[in-house]
Amino acid sequence: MLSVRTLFGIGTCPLATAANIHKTDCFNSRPASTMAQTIKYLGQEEAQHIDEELFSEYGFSVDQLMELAGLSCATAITRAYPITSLVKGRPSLLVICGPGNNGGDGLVCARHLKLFGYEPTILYPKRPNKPLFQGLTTQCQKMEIPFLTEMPEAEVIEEAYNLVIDAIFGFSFKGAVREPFDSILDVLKKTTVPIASVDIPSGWDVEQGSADGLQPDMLISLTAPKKSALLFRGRYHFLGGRFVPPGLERKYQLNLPQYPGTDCVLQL
Ligand SMILES: NC(=O)C1=CN([C@@H]2O[C@H](COP(=O)(O)OP(=O)(O)OC[C@H]3O[C@@H](n4cnc5c(N)ncnc54)[C@H](OP(=O)(O)O)[C@@H]3O)[C@@H](O)[C@H]2O)[C@@H](O)CC1
Ligand SMILES: [K+]
Repeated sequence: MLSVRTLFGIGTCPLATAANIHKTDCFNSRPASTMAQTIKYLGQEEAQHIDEELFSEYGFSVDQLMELAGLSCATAITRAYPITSLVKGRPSLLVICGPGNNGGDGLVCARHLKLFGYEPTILYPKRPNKPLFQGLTTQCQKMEIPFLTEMPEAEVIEEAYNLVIDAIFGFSFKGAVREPFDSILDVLKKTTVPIASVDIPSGWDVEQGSADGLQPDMLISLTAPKKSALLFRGRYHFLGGRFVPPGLERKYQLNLPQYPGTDCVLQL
């Protein structure tokens, strides 16, 4: 039998209205509001505690979770922006990576997107001097993903890319944005190319958001959405990072929705 999902692509679901947490979820044929009300939206400290516990109590390594997080992001992007839907002649994407683990997720995401048939280009202006990030950078170079040396102008981005992936800051972002990311975010605010933000729209306060900040078209929340995700007004909100052990989910009362089958992402 044809499902609603087969009949209607993500962007054309007749049941979907304004993109907010009250919209109807086309995939699970139940109101997303039922689901979204039960999911916990995390504060900044809580997100950091969960992160620490995953490593200290639950025995995960950073690169393990980063790989799953980045794969979730790449998978969610293929759902929202399939190659056949892209308007430019080539499936070009710009992935902007920041100095922390959010940037690492971006590098992993770029590598998987290349394997999925997209043509990512990376901007990685502030690279930590750590083996993890050096390894991820080498992997992307060996995947023949080009790296830019500077941020293009807004008009160049509009001409060259179908989508910008914002992997600049995640849940450890605080305070006023420092250079070079301040100028980069200014350019992103000017461009009309859709933006997909990894975990948090960069520059947003993790809990309060930002009224005059980026307005991404897509948000991929990792592990669980952060409080600022309640202010997200783009078209696609996905959950990824399907790695939370039951004890941790119970302790923080995350009330995560069931991922369908073997999927690593879920549209909220
Ligand atoms: N458990 C999970 O869910 C998993 C989470 N994962 C991912 O990790 C992300 C969190 O990563 P994170 O903790 O490394 O921090 P993140 O937000 O990337 O940035 C920190 C960097 O930004 C900088 N910086 C901060 N404020 C700034 C400012 N105002 N202006 C300029 N710079 C500023 C700060 O610089 P510093 O303060 O050190 O100078 C530091 O270098 C999370 O969101 C998710 O994407 C997955 O990988 C795995 C599983
Ligand atoms: K981000």
